[in-house]
Amino acid sequence: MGASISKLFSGLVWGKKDIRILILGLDNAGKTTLLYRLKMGEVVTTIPTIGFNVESVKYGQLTFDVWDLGGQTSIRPYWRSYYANTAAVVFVVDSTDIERLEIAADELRSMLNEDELRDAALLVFANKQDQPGAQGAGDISEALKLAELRDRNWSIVACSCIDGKGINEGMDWLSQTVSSEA
Ligand SMILES: Nc1nc2c(ncn2[C@@H]2O[C@H](COP(=O)(O)OP(=O)(O)OP(=O)(O)O)[C@@H](O)[C@H]2O)c(=O)[nH]1
Ligand SMILES: [Mg+2]
Repeated sequence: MGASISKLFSGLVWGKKDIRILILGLDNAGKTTLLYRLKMGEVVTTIPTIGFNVESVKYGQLTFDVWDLGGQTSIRPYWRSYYANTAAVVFVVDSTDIERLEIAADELRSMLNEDELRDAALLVFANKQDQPGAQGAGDISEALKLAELRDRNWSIVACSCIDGKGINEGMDWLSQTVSSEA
């Protein structure tokens, strides 16, 4: 009773809490390009992220707190500091970087093993589809072994953060998934 009253009270005072989304993936995958396409609807020039960028992004009826973390090898160990209270992870893959798909798969697997992300939904963006030689969603899904995931709400969408194709399809899935879990 006490707990539910205080929850109601904080809901009235603070309004509904924004939904926390993490954008993860190897360096050069297109995470920062995705963040600013979502925020501003345009392609910005990026530099490799050392640390993070965070933006409040409105999508349909929802407001997301979107965290874009640097993906370089030396900074991946810091990802876990951001896992608490995350509703969904958007894992961005450079679909032309076939040599590093196995590394991406390993990083994805160890991230999903973390207890704090137990209930987080997973959207994989198979990015850079505008590039010749990009692998499709089926091949990326196989490389990441997504079919083996258990107890996870996941989806994979082929996209390009440059021409924008596929981004809304992925974000629509994400919005529906996190609202039905809230
Ligand atoms: N052709 C193409 N290039 C893209 C696409 N998305 C991102 N890029 C380019 O890929 C490069 C890296 O993009 P970033 O968004 O900085 O990559 P990141 O994942 O944030 O990299 P880190 O911050 O180092 O982890 C930039 O030159 C982008 O313009 C895409 O869909 N197609
Ligand atoms: Mg970046």
